[in-house]
Parts: sequence; structure tokens; C-alpha cells
Amino acid sequence: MSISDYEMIDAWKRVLTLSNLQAGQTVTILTGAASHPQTLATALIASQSMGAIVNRLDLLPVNGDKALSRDALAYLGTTPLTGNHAAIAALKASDLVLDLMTLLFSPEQHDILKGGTKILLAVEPPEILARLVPTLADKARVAAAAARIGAARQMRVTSPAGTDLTCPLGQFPVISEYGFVDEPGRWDHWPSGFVLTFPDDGQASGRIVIDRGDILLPQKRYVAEPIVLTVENGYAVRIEGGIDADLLNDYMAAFDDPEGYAISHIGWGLQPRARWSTLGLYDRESTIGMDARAFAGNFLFSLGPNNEAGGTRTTACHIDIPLRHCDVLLDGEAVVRRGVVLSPDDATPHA
Ligand SMILES: O=c1ccc(O)c[nH]1
Repeated sequence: MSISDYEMIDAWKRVLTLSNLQAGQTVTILTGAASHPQTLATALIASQSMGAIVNRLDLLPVNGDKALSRDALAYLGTTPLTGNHAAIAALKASDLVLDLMTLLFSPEQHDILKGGTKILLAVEPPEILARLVPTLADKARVAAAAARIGAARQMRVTSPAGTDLTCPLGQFPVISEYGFVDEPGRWDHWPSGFVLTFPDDGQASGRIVIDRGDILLPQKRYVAEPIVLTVENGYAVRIEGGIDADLLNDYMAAFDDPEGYAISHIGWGLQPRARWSTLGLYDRESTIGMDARAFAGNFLFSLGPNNEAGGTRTTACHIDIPLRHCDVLLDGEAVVRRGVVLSPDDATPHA
């Protein structure tokens, strides 16, 4: 369902207020060929109404001849900012960048953040943005989970479908995604509501079963036949199953990059207002599937790069895979049980 400009301006004002936008600060709205016109128009009005100096920076698309999908998260690494010193300078000079184009997993993004500029990614359709306007409660929930991961040395994930994955932790930071950028140098994604980290390089091991109904992104598919990943030394060394496994293998082979098979980020969904079933109600190209990444109780893992957390692995291939019905354990203590998020006092050691 569409959303009115009035409601979308109000949604932006709530997110910008949570992001501590102050009058007189510079906001640069970064757009590309696929930016949603209503998201842009309402961002311009909301930012200016809050007294910001508002710029718009429109960049030409890249990788169209290489990517197999139009999804902005499907082909990573180089972005329209790569080598674009004038654009980078403008963004570095801004207090807040509203990214309506997608810089995620780009080296340039880190370069811009380290100078204190804040970056908020917002590329879902306006009605999804408006439905999932973040709250302070979202931040509190994600921050508590992040603290749990930060104190842990191991994440283990099991499921009735046969997943049994062990990930030593400690080498990489925890990344909290709660939907607004309230501190200098922070990146976040509106909408979100999940927590993630990366296994120690080369250490993830075990088996992941992507079961019927689990989701592949950017494929935007609910898996119809289980896919079994054999994980050794941090890489999916075998991906086996039926037609869904064949399709995934064919897609990943197109990148011709062994680094694409590495286990990338791992974590779980904490957004009670996001739903597993939403993906099935949208055209594939009209959403990047943030409900799927954020719905409370998923175990979200991914394949591909770890440069987002300071790792050295960059690969264009990036697959996000939220699983249902998993147990997620930190140092043996459950934080999610059969796909239900436990509050700390519920957690009991795994049998
Ligand atoms: O917000 C996001 C989106 C995709 C991803 O892989 C991580 N975080």
C-alpha cells in the first residue's frame, strides 16, 4: 500500500531526530538510478524542515554489466564512489549522509565514516520504511544482544533440520543495526533490528541446513528443498540439495571467486515488527528483503566478504540467508531457542 508524503516526511523526521540531526548541520542525500523518488523528496523536505543545510549528490550506476541481479546488495566491492574523489570529499565534509543508493561493504564507506560523518542507508520502499520506523526500544534490544555477543568466545547454531555450526568469536567487532545513526562515525540501516558479527577468520565449521521456507537473498526465494552446506575452515566447501542448491551453485559460480564461499556475518533478528512472510508479498525487484533479515528469532548468516568488520576478504558475491527454527548459543547459553528470542533470564544452557 502506498504511503502519503505527509506520513513519509513524519517518518523521516522521527528517524532524523533519533539520529540527533541538529539545525545548521550538513546533510547530503546520496542518490542513484534506482533511488525511490518519494523517499528522496520527503528526505529533502524533512531535513530542510529541521534546519539542515541539504545537498543532493547523484552518482551514476556501476557494475550493471557484471551483476546478475539488480539488487543493490548482490554485487559488492566497487561502487559509484570508487575513485570518485570529488564525491568522497563532499560526503566526508557532511555531518550526515542519507544513502539512498547503497554503499554497504565498500571501502569508501569506512573512509567516510572514520572522519565522523554518519551514514544511514535507506533503500527499502517508502511503505516498508514507514512501517519499520526505528524506536529507542529497538536500540536497547539490539544493544543488549550485541553485549552478549561481545562477551562470547563461541557461537553455536543448531536446528531440527540438522544445522550444527560452530563459530569461534573474538577477532571481529559486533555490528548493531537498529535503524538510526545517533553517534558520530556510525553507519546504520533503516529498516533493521538485528545484530551480527563475523566468525574468526577460517574457523567456522560444521553443517548448515537451509530448510524449506528459509530464505536466500538476493534470490528472494523461499527454499523449497533443503540445501546442505558443509563448512570447513570458514568456507562452505560443499553446497548440496535439489533445484535450489543447483540454482545457488550456478549463481555463485558466475563470480568465479572462491572467497564468495566464505562464511561472512552471523547473528540473529530482533525486529518484532518485521515478518518472515513479507518477502512473498513483494515483487522481487521492489525490495532488498529487510523484513527477512530482521524478523525476530531468525538466525541470519551470510556468505562472502568480511571487510565490513575490518577483515581483508572482499568479494563481489554476497548471499544473506535467514534461517527459521534455530537455536543460537553463546558459550553454551541459548539466546534464541527454536527461532524464538530469549530474554537473558530465560536462557538455559543447551542440553
Ligand atoms: O543491513 C544489512 C544488509 C545486508 C547485510 O548483509 C548486512 N546488513
